[in-house]
Amino acid sequence: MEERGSPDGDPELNLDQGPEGLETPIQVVLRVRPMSTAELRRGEQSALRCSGTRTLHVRPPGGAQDVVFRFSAVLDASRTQEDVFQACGVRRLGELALRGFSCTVFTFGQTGSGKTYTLTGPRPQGEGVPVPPSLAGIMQRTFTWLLEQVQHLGTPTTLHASYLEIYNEKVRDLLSSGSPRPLPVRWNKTRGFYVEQLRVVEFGSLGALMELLQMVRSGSRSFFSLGLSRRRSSAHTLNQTSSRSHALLTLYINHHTMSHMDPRVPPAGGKLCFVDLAGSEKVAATGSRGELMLEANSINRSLLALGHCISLLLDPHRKQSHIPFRDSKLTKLLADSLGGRGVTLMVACVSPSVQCLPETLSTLRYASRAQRVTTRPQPPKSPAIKPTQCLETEILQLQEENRRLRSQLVQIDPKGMNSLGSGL
Ligand SMILES: Nc1ncnc2c1ncn2[C@@H]1O[C@H](COP(=O)(O)OP(=O)(O)OP(=O)(O)O)[C@@H](O)[C@H]1O
Repeated sequence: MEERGSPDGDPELNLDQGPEGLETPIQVVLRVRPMSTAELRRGEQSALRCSGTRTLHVRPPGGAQDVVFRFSAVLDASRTQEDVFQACGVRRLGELALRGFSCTVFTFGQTGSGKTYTLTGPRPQGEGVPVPPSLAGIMQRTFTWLLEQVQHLGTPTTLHASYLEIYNEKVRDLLSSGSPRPLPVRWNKTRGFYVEQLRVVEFGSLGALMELLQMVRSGSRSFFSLGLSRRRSSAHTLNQTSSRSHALLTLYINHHTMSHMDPRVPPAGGKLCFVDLAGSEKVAATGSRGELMLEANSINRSLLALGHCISLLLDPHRKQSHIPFRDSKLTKLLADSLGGRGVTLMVACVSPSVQCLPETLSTLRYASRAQRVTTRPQPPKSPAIKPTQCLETEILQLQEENRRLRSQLVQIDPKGMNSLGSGL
């Protein structure tokens, strides 16, 4: 039986064509992780076989005919993190973000299928234990690549970042100075859906971002390692460190051209958003109870809402306004990536084990549908930004400056800080 996959053609062409204004399908890359130690110990067999660079054969138990899926790229368990980075064409997304497009990379799959590993690499084995650079995920590799590009651009460029999670249908700022509190998701005509009061960290220089990357890699408590460690995770039967939230890390790229004279108005620029979705899970299989079960239900509900939007987006007569993006925070924040003006890459992750076959088939069908969804990528038309957004950005920049100055003050005179009060 042949399942519908991506149309035949040269995958390089698909990943590298320019997208302006054209109907551009969501690119889907499939990654099969190696068998885990537990799966091997239980003697589980593989149900998957990759053939060529784009085809996956699924062998149902009982000798039934293979089910075949095709994607932009299919990566078997032997492929390294660098192979995955190359095959995903993320550099292309980075180039588009540098040109002002809004780009999204999201990982999708069952719990324990390797989404976080693919995006951010394995978790450090302990406090201060560095993760080898060869295991760095797509996110760190993109940062490094982006920094190199920015260095060679003729135009002064600034980079900002925000990092949030959606936990039990609440948006929490993972970079906030105090303990994260729920933030509202708003909508307006200019920005579409956005999170109000989300902290945006500015990287004043290339060196600062580089330093930050080094800190992330070495496991020091930089903003991002703080963000990573704050993200909700728990142990269940299928994953010892299961993410219990959807996490969205967004890089904002701004070029300062001569024509952009008003320093109060941030120049319009591109975005590159990395989304690590929490895994779908069968509560019976993960043995989740109590809080874990509530989390699982919330994760499954939002993934269902995402799947529903994807199905409706496949209708050629659809109207954007009729897609129920408002059904969940996740679909609100992914609305532009799925049906709007963004350029989107989905990395679907699966376990090879025959025991996971029902979930794997569901991921593969979900991913097959997703690659038939198209967007119409458009770079921002004008740098015009509403005054409220200017003020919001300025407040965030001042908060960031205040925080930096305070931490410098603490280093110079730890006691003197008491006289300053709690401030921001
Ligand atoms: N390609 C891979 N090579 C080696 N180990 C891997 C690979 N992919 C995943 N793993 C390991 O499998 C386990 C589960 O991976 P990970 O936590 O990334 O799954 P996940 O899909 O993010 O799960 P959840 O949705 O529960 O958060 C981890 O121990 C991870 O290190």
